Amino acid sequence: MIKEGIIGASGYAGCEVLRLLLMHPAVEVTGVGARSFLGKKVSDLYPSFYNVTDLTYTTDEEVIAGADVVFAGLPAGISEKYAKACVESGKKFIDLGADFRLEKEEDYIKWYGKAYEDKPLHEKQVYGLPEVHREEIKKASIIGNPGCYPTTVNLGLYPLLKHHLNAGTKVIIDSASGTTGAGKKLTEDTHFTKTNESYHPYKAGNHRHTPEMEQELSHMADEKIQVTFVPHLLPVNRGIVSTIYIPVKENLTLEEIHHIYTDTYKDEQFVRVLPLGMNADLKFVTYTNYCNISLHMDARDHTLIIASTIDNMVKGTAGQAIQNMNLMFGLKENTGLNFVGPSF
Ligand SMILES: NC(=O)C1=CN([C@@H]2O[C@H](COP(=O)(O)OP(=O)(O)OC[C@H]3O[C@@H](n4cnc5c(N)ncnc54)[C@H](OP(=O)(O)O)[C@@H]3O)[C@@H](O)[C@H]2O)C=CC1
Ligand SMILES: CC(=O)N[C@@H](CCC(=O)OP(=O)(O)O)C(=O)O
Repeated sequence: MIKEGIIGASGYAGCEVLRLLLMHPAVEVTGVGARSFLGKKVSDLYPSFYNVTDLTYTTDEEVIAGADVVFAGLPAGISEKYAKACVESGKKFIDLGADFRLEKEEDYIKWYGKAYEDKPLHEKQVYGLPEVHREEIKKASIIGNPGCYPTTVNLGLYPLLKHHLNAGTKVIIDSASGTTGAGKKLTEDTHFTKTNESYHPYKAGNHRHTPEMEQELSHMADEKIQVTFVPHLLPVNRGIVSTIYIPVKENLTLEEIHHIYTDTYKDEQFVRVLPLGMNADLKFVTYTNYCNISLHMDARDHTLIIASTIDNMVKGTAGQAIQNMNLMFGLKENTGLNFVGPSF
């Protein structure tokens, strides 16, 4: 059994990793770390774990000492020292946050307000989107698990950009996320009375996931792709819908593009390109590791419209992290993730 440790395990992302790992047949969770709940059982904080596990929160250092692989559900800016401790003792490190996603330090400084403290450590980082970086992930010691919004956008555009079907380098993206995306801390914006029966954009054109999308999309396209990204807060617990608008070459029909998408993802269990005429809908991906994609066209000016949906806590965080862990340890990629969600 692979020994799994989770730090930041009192937060939503860490808690979701625990929920999924407890159903994984090839691993044992050996430790859960927290800052504010030392000595408390996970089930004291999250009663869904009553009579399921007796795991008790300990320090992050104790968790790392007992594990072969560590998942970190920490706020941005503090993961480096934990990654270093893991790498120096031959352990694998999967960061659910943003500290190992950006290749250019200048982007990290601009969007996260801080320089890298340990630059050589970042030479080891691999961007953990398995459908695009599978072979590098298998050999990696540090994974920067993708952000939830970029997961929808990068999977939604990959077939198009890889085959150079775009007729421009500008992409417009509207996304909507459930409130678990903001973590468990209470904020004015995620207060029930503010979100319930409402819907609003935030950080329009100025969200920190923008450089992560541009980095990966530009690699796929072999040219600089520029993104205008507007996230919105949706009054549901889980799920992201991203609607992506991009002009495509005039000689292409929607049917041809659909064929290229289904062909690109034909061997990918977790990306489902829906039949033409269907709309990607949150309902059919929540509580699963699937990304559903539907394709539409405004034929008047050849604008392709891509709708890409995931559960932000599963394919957008914990499920994707476990998919990466499976690859890193030579397990079948879908181990522990082979489930569908509720249908209604
Ligand atoms: N929620 C989501 O959909 C997604 C989240 N992520 C990323 O995962 C990470 C965790 O997010 P999420 O679980 O939502 O956040 P939460 O706010 O729910 O949890 C944060 C966790 O980090 C711990 N923590 C906070 N500050 C420190 C500190 N200074 N030192 C050590 N531990 C600390 C907290 O411990 P304690 O509570 O004990 O104080 C808690 O366990 C973030 O980087 C987030 O951006 C990534 C993709 C999606
Ligand atoms: C609804 C909501 O607030 N979502 C979060 C999602 C970001 C997130 O989790 O991002 P990282 O993993 O990159 O830190 C946000 O917009 O900040």
